[in-house]
Order: sequence, then structure tokens, then C-alpha cells
Amino acid sequence: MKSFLYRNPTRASWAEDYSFLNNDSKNQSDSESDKREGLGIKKSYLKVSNLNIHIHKAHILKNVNLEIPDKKITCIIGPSGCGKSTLLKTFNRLIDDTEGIRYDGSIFVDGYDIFDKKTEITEIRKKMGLLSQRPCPLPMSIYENIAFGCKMHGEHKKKKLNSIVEAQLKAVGLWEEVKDRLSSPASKLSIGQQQRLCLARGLAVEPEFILADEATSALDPISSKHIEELFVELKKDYAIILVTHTLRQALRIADHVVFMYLGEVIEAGPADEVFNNPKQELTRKYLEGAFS
Ligand SMILES: Nc1ncnc2c1ncn2[C@@H]1O[C@H](COP(=O)(O)OP(=O)(O)OP(=O)(O)O)[C@@H](O)[C@H]1O
Repeated sequence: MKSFLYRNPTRASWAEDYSFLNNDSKNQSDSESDKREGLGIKKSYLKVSNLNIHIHKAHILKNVNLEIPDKKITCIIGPSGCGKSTLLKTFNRLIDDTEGIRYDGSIFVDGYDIFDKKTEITEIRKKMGLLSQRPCPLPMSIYENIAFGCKMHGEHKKKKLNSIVEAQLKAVGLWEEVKDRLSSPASKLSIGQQQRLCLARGLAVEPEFILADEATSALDPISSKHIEELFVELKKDYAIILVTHTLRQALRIADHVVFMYLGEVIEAGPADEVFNNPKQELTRKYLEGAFS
């Protein structure tokens, strides 16, 4: 099993231990998932069942049922406040940090229930890389931004670290731009370069999912296009889940779409079906721009 990635550098969790998922929590959803192979969903890689989220008295996510396919780009769309970010943050249990949170239901990732008490939260976060709206490089050099996570995972061989840093910077198209200044502070990079560095940092610890919350909204159009192109390239190896406000972006890159409204999933399916032939009237109105 690949291990993973993201740690919000503003949190103290960088120093957390890296214990592994307990195999006892693996359950029969695997076999259910496998049956779906060949049906467009390669495998029920991430499966949400009857998920409800309350924050204090507010019912934020309402009985969400969903499957997210592997090696595809899934875009979560819907009007402001409908629960897109909350759903995304639930996938790596970042939601746990919210005061007054209560949840029930289940989310199976690779056959493991991420809410199971035996499932290690650190391992979930390693598996589910989160790229946030604004790039947040660590206050260290370009090189160390990438090497740091690997060191935390026990990789200390200089030669190996050098090759990881180079490979990941190449993967995000940053190598040529920074190869002569690897020891300079990451903060000196442009915002678009910083976002690519954050993506490389996440990839360096081998996630299985890339979660992106409006990851291009703070970028200029060229940097934004660059990140979109990277997602398209990276979907060969990862399941990518994007929250986007930009319908045009979803139209450009989504393979799979989830439309949410007031905390509910109204419709989800292959992008061409949802965009060209939505089943729900509400989806159609949203796509026509009747509300946003
Ligand atoms: N910490 C919190 N406390 C109380 N309510 C919250 C909290 N976080 C989110 N909410 C509420 O949950 C609902 C969903 O918020 P969320 O950020 O998930 O929506 P969104 O679809 O991502 O919105 P946007 O597109 O504007 O970013 C909103 O009504 C929001 O006010």
C-alpha cells in the first residue's frame, strides 16, 4: 500500500508518528467495489455511505451517498455554502478539527472505513493529499520543502532524497525553473510556482488521492492552466478530487462530476452525462446559470 502525504504546515501535526492502518478494519466493501469494475467506475475507490455532518446545530451534509472513481478527475460543483469544502475536508478527516462537529455514516477508502476507531488518522492524511486554495510552502528552502516529508517517513539517504526532489519537481514542471536555486527560500517563488511546489511536496510522499480545494483560484490564468494540465497528467496515477467554483474549469477537466445543493448530493456521474444530459432539474438550472 502506498503511504501518503499532506500535513498542514500551520498545524503541529508534522511531528506526528506514522503508524499504519490496522488491517482489521478492512471489510467486505472491497468485494462490492470490485463488482463495479467495467461499469465506468474502475473500482469503488472511495465510497461514502449515509454521511451526515452537523456543526453545532446546523446540518451541513445530509445523507451523502457517493462513489469516487480511481484515476479520474472528479469535480465537486455547486453554489456557495452547499458543503463542497466540508465534504472534501471530511475525506482526510481535517473536518475533525472543527469545533462542534458531529458525523455519522461511513467513508471507505480502499476498503478501509476512515471513521473506524482502528483507522489511524495520520495514515488517512498520508493517503489523501490536500492542496489548498492558497499555496502554503514551509518556511524553508525549495529542496527542503520536498525532502522534509520524506525524511519524516524515514528516508535520510542524500542520494535518494536528491532523486526524489528532482523527480517531483520535474513532475510538476518546476525543475528547469528552480534547479539552480534549490537552496533558496520557497517563499521567493511566485504564487503559481509555490502552488506547484506544494503539489510536488504532496506527491513526494506518495499519496493515492489528491484533494484540491479551489486550488487554482488564487493563481493567474497561466499558472492556473499549468495546474489544470498537471491534474490531467497526474490522473494516470492518482484519484483527483477538485472542489471548484468555476464551471468552465469543471467542463474542461472533469471526468466525473458531483453536484451539491444545500448539503445534499443532487446528482453525480460521468461528466458528459451530467453536463449534457442532467437527470435532475436542479442540476440543469445550475448549469444554465439560473443560480450560483
Ligand atoms: N466551522 C463552521 N461552523 C459553522 N458552520 C460552518 C463551519 N464551516 C462551514 N460551515 C457552514 O457549512 C456550510 C457549508 O460550508 P462549505 O464551506 O463546506 O461550503 P462550500 O460549498 O465549500 O462553500 P464555498 O463555495 O462558498 O466555499 C455553510 O453554510 C457554512 O457556513
